[in-house]
Amino acid sequence: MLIVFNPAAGARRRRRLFAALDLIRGIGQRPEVAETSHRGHATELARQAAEEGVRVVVAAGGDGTIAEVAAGLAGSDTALGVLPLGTANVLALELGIPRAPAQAAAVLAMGRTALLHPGIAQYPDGQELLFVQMLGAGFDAAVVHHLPGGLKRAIGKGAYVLQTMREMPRYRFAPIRVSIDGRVEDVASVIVTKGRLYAGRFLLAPGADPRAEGFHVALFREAGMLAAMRYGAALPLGLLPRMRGVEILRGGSVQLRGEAIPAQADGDAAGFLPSAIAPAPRPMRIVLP
Ligand SMILES: Nc1ncnc2c1ncn2[C@@H]1O[C@H](COP(=O)(O)OP(=O)(O)OP(=O)(O)O)[C@@H](O)[C@H]1O
Repeated sequence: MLIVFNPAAGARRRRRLFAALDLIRGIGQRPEVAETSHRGHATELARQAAEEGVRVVVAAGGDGTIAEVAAGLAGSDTALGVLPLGTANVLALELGIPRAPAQAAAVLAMGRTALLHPGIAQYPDGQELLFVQMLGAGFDAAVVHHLPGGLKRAIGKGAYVLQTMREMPRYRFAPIRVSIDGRVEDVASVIVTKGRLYAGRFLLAPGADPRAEGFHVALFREAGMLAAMRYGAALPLGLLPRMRGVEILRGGSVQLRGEAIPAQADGDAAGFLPSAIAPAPRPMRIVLP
């Protein structure tokens, strides 16, 4: 087992990593630990471990680190493990992976796996980006693009709330053209999701499951600050999927087009549209409770 640790959020994360390591070592396993030193590093480390035939590579970090490790493991037989040390940890919440380090470590030690079906976003320059949870374009991606890293480290999840407030009056809400298996929709924002949760434990797409094939596509038809405020208020109440102007469709391949529209994947900035989203060529294994 290799544990890929993102130290970016500081000492608290490291303590939680050590707590997990204590348990894993306590039952006689000797995992290696590799620390990431830059963005994308987790993918390189995971790819190398998969080539060497390592059985499980654990992403010790948040959803961004999980996506990077998953990208490195794609196409291999190495399973993805998760030690949730991030800010929101949406995938861990989604799949019932415990946040407490000792409990998460116990899950890893058990080694029970399930199939995970990631998505891949393709850009016109040939770049491909794998995501395990979601790809959003429009307002929520603008929030992610402009989120100051320091603010997130200082106040955690509150940074997203603050940045959302800042973004509301200035985001342009330029139209996005979404094609879902050929059906065309023009919307203000869109989230192509594998999972049912968003921004923590808030309901976005009832019935979605990263262990299932296909995507749920949440369309936000209404533009402007008032609509963004309504959607933002509905999210923590679990009412977002039922709001006026919100529609959730299912599909297997999704194309997103628009002028200078930002995108985010698994909570990290993911360039600008256009982007074509399809299932990863092969599902992968993930260690689950
Ligand atoms: N050493 C590093 N220095 C700076 N950034 C890093 C480093 N290692 C990894 N990163 C980047 O930090 C990003 C965010 O990390 P991660 O997802 O683990 O935490 P998070 O954003 O706090 O959690 P969540 O996504 O659950 O909110 C990753 O996508 C990764 O690219």
